Amino acid sequence: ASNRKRAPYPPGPKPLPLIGNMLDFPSSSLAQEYVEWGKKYKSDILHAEALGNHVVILNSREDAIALLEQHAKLYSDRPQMPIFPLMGWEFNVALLPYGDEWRQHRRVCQQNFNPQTARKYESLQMEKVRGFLQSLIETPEQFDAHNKVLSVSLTMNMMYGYDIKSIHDRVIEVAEAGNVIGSRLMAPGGSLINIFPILRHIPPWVPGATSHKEAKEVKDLTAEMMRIPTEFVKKSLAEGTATSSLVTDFYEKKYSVGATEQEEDIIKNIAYTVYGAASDTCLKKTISSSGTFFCQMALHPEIQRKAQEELDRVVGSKRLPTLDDRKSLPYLEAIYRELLRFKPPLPLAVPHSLSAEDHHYKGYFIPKGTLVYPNIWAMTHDENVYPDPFSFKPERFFDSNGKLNDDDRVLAYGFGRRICVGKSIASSTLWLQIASVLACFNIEKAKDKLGNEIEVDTSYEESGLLMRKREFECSFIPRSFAIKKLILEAA
Ligand code: HEM
Repeated sequence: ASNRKRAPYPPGPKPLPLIGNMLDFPSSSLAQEYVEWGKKYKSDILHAEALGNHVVILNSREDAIALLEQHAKLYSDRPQMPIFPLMGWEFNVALLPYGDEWRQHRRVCQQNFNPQTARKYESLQMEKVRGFLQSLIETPEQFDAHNKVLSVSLTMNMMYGYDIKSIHDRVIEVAEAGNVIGSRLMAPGGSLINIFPILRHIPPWVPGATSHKEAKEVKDLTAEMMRIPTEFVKKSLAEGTATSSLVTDFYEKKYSVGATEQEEDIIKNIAYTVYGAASDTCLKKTISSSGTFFCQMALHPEIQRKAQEELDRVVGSKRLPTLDDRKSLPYLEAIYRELLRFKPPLPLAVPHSLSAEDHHYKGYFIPKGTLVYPNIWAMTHDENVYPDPFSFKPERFFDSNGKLNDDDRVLAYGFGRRICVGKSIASSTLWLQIASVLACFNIEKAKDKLGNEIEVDTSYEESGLLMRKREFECSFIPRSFAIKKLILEAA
């Protein structure tokens, strides 16, 4: 050991002996609380620890890029939580440790979800979005359920060629049940063994220690959730009714030219990751963003009018918008960017972890094994970059010449080698949904029996790392009889 004094950890609350900062960690509004820490400790990079486990929070975009991208080799691991294998979630791509297994999975994801190949899903996206519009005409008050069906059916179709028509499909029910327990186990306080792996050796007075039974329940539900669509694919291939999807295309290849068991496992793991076995993975982020969209539109008729003017001018009223129209609709693009700025569905992304060695940065010491959370919410609410950050304003993405500015990096998708691998699909799905809804409907505040407007509930619920828009009421009024006819004919 050297006598030289070690560099200090980044600033943060002073740890107590033994338990460290265990009592300092916030239990709700985490991203906002860490902004307060930043003010209190006068630093954009923050540190806390408990029982030998270190956490670093990065409130600034520069630090996140410096560590997670410029030093990606060091900061691309994920914390391995003992609860994952207990729940059967150890093969979730988002949670795999940095290494060959993750690399193989990520490569297959990239081959299937890059911007070019993602285009093959376009006709499916169009079909499902049109189905959604039709449901909005039939039962507009159930828009939340329709929104869920849109996301789940699109995903299940892309992955398995499995068509879901109703929210009561067994696959949805099984996944929901698993996710409800799973996200409780993953949430801080739900099961402390997530945050502090060391606690698995600690007796049952620790809250986490009692969750083994629940974890087993999640594991059974996860297995069931993978079994139903995989059997469906095999059956539909045997009967000759299969449609193209990640899994069916793979089995067709396997039956014609062969494939290894390892390749088969990779495909199965990806399909289940995308479908969202881990509550925070894919689906719910898109659902959360469209929830934000409906809410903000009900609050801002003037934004709707501007978007509709653009749509009417560029697309006209004789057809529905397609992804080819996207580049000609800058105001809609600005709405898309603003949605993900205003409410990034994963405000703290998914934690990266510093795997290989200790690291020094800006004179601070970051020990090996540290969990690193980029605080996306802090970055997208930095008033030096986004003045008046708490207002929903698509206009902020235009320069003084009225052109869309070059701030096109959507921070909500995270950083570095672990950046969201589904971002092209997420982006096109969300864009198509908001463009289509605005082309066809005015979104208004709902009215009570006496005709008084009902205030929009703008609140969110935190579920693990994910922010979900709470259900609220609003009305969808078709913009014209002709549009209503167009939707009913197109669907
Ligand atoms: C609005 C929608 C979405 C948002 C905001 C979002 C955001 C994110 C974020 C923040 C991460 C973690 C990045 C990091 O570690 O720095 C992530 C990871 C991931 N996302 Fe998304 N995502 C969305 C939709 C999707 C969709 C639709 C898919 C699948 C088609 C998907 C697949 C994944 C996967 C597989 C990972 C794990 C990547 C890895 O660990 O290597 N996401 N996403």
